[in-house]
Amino acid sequence: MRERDFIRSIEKRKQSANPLLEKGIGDDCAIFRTPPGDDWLVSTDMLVEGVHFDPQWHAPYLLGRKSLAVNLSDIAAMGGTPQLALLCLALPGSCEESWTSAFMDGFFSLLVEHGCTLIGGDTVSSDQLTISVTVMGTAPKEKAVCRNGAQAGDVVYVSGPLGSAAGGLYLLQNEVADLTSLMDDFPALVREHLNPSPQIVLGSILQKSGMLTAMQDISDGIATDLSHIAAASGVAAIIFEKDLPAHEQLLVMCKQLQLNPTTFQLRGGEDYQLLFTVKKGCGKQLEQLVEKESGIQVYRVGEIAQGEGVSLVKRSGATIDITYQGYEHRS
Ligand SMILES: Nc1ncnc2c1ncn2[C@@H]1O[C@H](COP(=O)(O)OP(=O)(O)O)[C@@H](O)[C@H]1O
Ligand SMILES: Cc1ncc(C[n+]2csc(CCOP(=O)(O)OP(=O)(O)O)c2C)c(N)n1
Ligand SMILES: [Mg+2]
Repeated sequence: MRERDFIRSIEKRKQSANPLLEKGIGDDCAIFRTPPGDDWLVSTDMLVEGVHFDPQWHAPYLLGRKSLAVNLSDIAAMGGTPQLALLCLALPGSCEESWTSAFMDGFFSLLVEHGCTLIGGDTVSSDQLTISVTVMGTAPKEKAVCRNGAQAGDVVYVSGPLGSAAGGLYLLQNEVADLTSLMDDFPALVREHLNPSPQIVLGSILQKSGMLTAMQDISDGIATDLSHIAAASGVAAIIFEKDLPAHEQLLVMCKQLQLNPTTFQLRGGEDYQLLFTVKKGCGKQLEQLVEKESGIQVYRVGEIAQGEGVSLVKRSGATIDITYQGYEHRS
C-alpha cells in the first residue's frame, strides 16, 4: 500500500475524542493544550524485528497491541493516565496490506481500551520492520511516582507473577511445540509474551494512595529494574526468592523441562508488572486498599536498606548479588 493511502486509512479510524487535542493527524504537527492542574508524562519505546518480536509467531494484531502496551506500561509506572500517542513505522516492502491493517486493528483496540488518541507518527520503507511508539499521559501536578524516592526501611512489592512472558518466549524460541499446542498447555505464558497488559488502573490507584516512595515497570527483569530504583534512590534492595510470585504454568513448564524458574523470574524481562516501594509501616494498609479498589493482589517481595545494589536471599538462606542481572541490549 502507498504511504498516502496507509495514512488516510489511519485517519479514517474511529478515535476517542480528547478535549486536550486541538489538531490531530494531518498537519505538520499536532496541537494539544496543557491540562490545568496536571503534569505531562512522555515516554517512547521501539520494537525491532528479531530483537523484540519474531513475526513467525507474533501475529500482527497482537504485535499492534504489544507495541502500544509496552509504552503504556511506562505511563502506568508513573501512576499516570494515558492521553495521546504517536506511531512511527519502518515497513519492509514484503509487509502486505492485510498485515498492516491487522497491526493497526490491534494497535487501535488497545488505544480505545485506554481512551488514548493517536495524534500522528511517521511511515517509511525499510529492510527491517521497526516500530516506535511515543505516549503522552497526565498525572496530577508533582504527584507522578518516580524511581528515586525509596528509603531504607521501605517495603518492595510487585503487582503480579514474574517470569511468565520469558517462559512463553522460551517455549516459542525453543520450538517446544507448535503455537496451538503451546496455547493449550501454557496459555498464560504465551499470552503474557504476545499480549501483555499495561497496569494502568493499578498504577493510578497506587499513585493516589500517597503511600509509595518509588515505582517502575518491569521490562528487563526485576534484577535490573530494582537496580534502577536502588541506584536512583541511593539505597540497597534485598528480595527473597521464596516470596517471588510465579504463575503455576511457569512452575509446571520448568519442572517438565528441568529449568530453574527463579532465572525466568529475575532475569527474563517483559513482565510489565509494576515494581514499587511502600513507606515503612504502610504495607498491609496498601494491600487492603488495592484489593478493595481493584481486586488485584500485590506481593511483598523484599525490603530497602542502606547501601547499594540488589541482593537475593535464596531458599537455602545464602545471599547473592543480582545487581543489573536482567536483560540488557548490547551495541
Ligand atoms: N537514545 C536515547 N536518547 C535519549 N534518552 C534515552 C535514549 N535511550 C534511552 N533514553 C532514556 O533513558 C532512560 C531509561 O531508558 P529505558 O531503560 O529504556 O527505560 P524504560 O525501561 O522505562 O523504557 C529514559 O529516561 C529514556 O528516555
Ligand atoms: C525475538 C525476541 N527475542 C528476544 C526477546 C526478549 N527481549 C527483547 S527486548 C527485552 C527487554 C525489554 O525491551 P527493552 O527494549 O529493554 O524495553 P525497555 O526496558 O526500554 O522498556 C526482552 C526480554 C523478545 N521479546 N523477542
Ligand atoms: Mg525504553
